[in-house]
Amino acid sequence: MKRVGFVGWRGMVGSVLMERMRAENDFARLAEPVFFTTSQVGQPGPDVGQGASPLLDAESLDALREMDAIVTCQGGDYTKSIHPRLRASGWNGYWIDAASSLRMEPDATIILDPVNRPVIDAALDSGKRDFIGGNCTVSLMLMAIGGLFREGLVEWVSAMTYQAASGAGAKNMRELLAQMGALHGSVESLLADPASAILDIDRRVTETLRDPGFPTESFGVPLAGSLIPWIDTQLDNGQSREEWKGQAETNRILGRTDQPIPVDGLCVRVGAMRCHSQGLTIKLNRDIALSEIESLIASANDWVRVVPNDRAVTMRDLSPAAVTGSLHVPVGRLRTMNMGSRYLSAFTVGDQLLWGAAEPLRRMLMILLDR
Ligand SMILES: NC(=O)C1=CN([C@@H]2O[C@H](COP(=O)(O)OP(=O)(O)OC[C@H]3O[C@@H](n4cnc5c(N)ncnc54)[C@H](OP(=O)(O)O)[C@@H]3O)[C@@H](O)[C@H]2O)C=CC1
Ligand SMILES: N[C@@H](CC(=O)OP(=O)(O)O)C(=O)O
Repeated sequence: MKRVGFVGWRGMVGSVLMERMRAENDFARLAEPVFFTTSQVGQPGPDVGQGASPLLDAESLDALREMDAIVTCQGGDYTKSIHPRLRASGWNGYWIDAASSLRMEPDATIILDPVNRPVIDAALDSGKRDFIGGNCTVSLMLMAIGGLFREGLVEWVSAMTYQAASGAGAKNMRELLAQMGALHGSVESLLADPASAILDIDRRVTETLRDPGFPTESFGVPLAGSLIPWIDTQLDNGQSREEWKGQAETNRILGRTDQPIPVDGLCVRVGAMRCHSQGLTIKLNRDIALSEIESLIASANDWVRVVPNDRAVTMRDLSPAAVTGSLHVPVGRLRTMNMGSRYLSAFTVGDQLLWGAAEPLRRMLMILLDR
């Protein structure tokens, strides 16, 4: 593999990808990294150790066709517009993509190599060329409890999610902070007065949340001081598309074509910045000691961390504030539930821009370079 093209590298997911590739010195392994843009053609690209070259046109099929592999974080519309035409023109390179558009296509493989390396290797051996990052919530759930799936212990999973603003995009992260600022601003003088009444503060916050001037252009409704129990589009069966991805992508990642493991739940947006959290109810298909469950989970990959079910440790280690910016995926609150000995509860937190978006892409590129 000589030329690797990068599209969408300056967006939010793309910037995290660049950061990770720089941190791991990945660019030193690339003979010729080539940077594309949809809006800044000819401007200097990033210097990743070989000087800055002018950015190429990401809409130019001729320029893209020169690449042995293309890594894109540009988004689903770009993928839908470019990928079919590029393939139709006979391009046979590797397409590595963060967007969801191609995930369910017959020729595509969803990549999460600490969980499904055998599926990825089989796809490569059979000549597959499209490798797509999974949905952030699904990838983080599998990084957390992949050991239980690997052991064939899971009958079904219900995931109740607490998803960060970053999943909706950079503008939404800004809007969350603007909302927080507006709420604080509305009661600043009352907060400064220790004698002020908490119900006066609460009343003013509620008025601000409901004020037509409250910044809600991106989310459509308040998120700060509130939550949004719907993520992505509405499906006819009552699920949100984010909820639908739970079962569809989990089974696809695991390479299960028949007898899918049921995965369902409610996906909720909360006021976290870039960590998705999930409360899981896991129905096990046999009785197994909690200590064995913990060791299966902990030994499944290098990033998962079992957090003891202890109040102080949980509060310290199992939150978006503790996990943000880290590749570690802690999972805790592990205990047998009142419903019966085969019902396991778990809570997990993960940075959705790392394992949820950028990390599987760079690792796929390294897998290709290693072959
Ligand atoms: N957000 C997430 O959590 C996840 C996103 N994804 C996928 O990744 C795609 C990209 O998401 P995301 O990174 O959030 O999108 P962004 O909106 O941050 O970036 C997308 C593109 O917008 C262009 N752009 C225009 N103005 C700016 C600016 N001021 N700063 C940076 N870029 C700018 C860039 O393209 P150009 O240089 O060509 O102008 C950039 O590549 C999504 O559509 C989705 O398919 C996948 C998993 C998770
Ligand atoms: N939908 C996710 C983010 C995302 O981009 O997901 P997907 O890659 O499946 O479209 C969220 O809002 O948190």
